Amino acid sequence: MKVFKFGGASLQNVASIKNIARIIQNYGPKERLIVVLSAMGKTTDNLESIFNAYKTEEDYPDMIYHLKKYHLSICNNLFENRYDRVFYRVEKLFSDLEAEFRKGDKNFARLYDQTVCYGELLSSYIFSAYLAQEGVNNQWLDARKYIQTDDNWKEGIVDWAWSEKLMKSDLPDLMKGQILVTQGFLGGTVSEKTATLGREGSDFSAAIFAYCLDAESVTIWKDVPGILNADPRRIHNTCLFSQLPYKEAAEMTYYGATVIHPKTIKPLAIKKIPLYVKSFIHPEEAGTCIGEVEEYDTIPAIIFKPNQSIIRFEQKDYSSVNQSNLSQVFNLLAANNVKINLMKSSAISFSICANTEKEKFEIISERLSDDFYIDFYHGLELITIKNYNEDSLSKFSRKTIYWEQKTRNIYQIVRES
Ligand SMILES: Nc1ncnc2c1ncn2[C@@H]1O[C@H](COP(=O)(O)OP(=O)(O)O)[C@@H](O)[C@H]1O
Ligand SMILES: N[C@@H](CC(=O)OP(=O)(O)O)C(=O)O
Repeated sequence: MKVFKFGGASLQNVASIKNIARIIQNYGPKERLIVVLSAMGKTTDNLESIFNAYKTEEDYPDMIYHLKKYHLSICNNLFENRYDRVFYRVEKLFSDLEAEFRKGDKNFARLYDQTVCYGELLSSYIFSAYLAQEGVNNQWLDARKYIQTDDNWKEGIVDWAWSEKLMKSDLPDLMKGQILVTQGFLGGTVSEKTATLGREGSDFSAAIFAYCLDAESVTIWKDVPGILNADPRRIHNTCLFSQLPYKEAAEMTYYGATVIHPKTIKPLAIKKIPLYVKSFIHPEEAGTCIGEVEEYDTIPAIIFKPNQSIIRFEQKDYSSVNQSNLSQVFNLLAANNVKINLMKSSAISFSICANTEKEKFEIISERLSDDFYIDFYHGLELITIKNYNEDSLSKFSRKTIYWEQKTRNIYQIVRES
């Protein structure tokens, strides 16, 4: 079986939805295919704003009304039959969303997952109904019944063994003679609550389905020709990698290449499942194949990671950096789930570069203030150049550089953004 994944950009309007239906008809098999969908356009951002408005007691019902209007206007243009069941389903999903807010769960992280999930529920219902109208045999599938997670709300941890068992027992039969249309980004807990997998987590969902069902391949359809040596929004004249080994792709996503969610590569690499990254604008082009590849272009790859901070810890009593004071710092960083991207130590100080999370930094700073002087530098970006050369290094020297480090293949700077 195969897995296709389409993200928000490929579902943002009527033309793009019709385009991906054509891609499925022209490039997908008629059965044994799982189509994993994200929410339409910026729906998840909008749902997050609605959630925040609810928390701060602003006019969130009006925001829900606008999101409903957007979805209904897409349906009006997609469906010939004004009485199609899909209109009822969309209305029902929005009333369920409103009901979740009215229930008013005081656990905000859990409520976030029960509400922000509606983007994918809506997009998958609408798309499944549209495919049916176009004569494509398909079945809507609730991903929450198959991707089982714990209740680590907003970033559910997948129970791989259980998910695999559930999928293998039901889905091979269900995929016979039809394709399955399901949601990215969503999992379910034993208590039948929704758990989301972390923002931009739909690529990861595609990898979970592929891993559990021993897929032949996964294809992620994007608005770019494949994996480029830099984000084309940041750098002109980028080059396409026609193929990349899993390790290179995993490193690029780790350093911040947002084209693929960082958790996507590992499950596929374990099962040696190839990952194709292709353009939904030019589906006929080959794109990038990530897999067990020996040869690939070692051109410099430039990766930007915004929203970075440097935190410098200096021991107040001049004692040198050692395993015991480092473990004190690391334990606190781990307890607060701070994501470290770089670290270095000198005689009496230790520094990290991490994603900016000011509230967490305040807690850490307060807890360590007896033993350490702590300095913060915010408003920075991390730039990583893999396989750098002199020409690529010269591009980034104009702004103030706070941190610079070089290994044989990797050059990294942290600078003002
Ligand atoms: N190395 C890279 N190669 C290609 N695209 C990249 C790269 N790094 C960042 N991007 C960005 O990733 C975007 C596609 O990812 P994303 O918008 O998250 O897709 P989707 O919403 O479909 O999952 C591209 O439009 C591009 O700007
Ligand atoms: N809709 C979710 C999950 C996702 O992966 O979306 P996309 O594939 O559009 O990045 C989000 O925006 O976080």
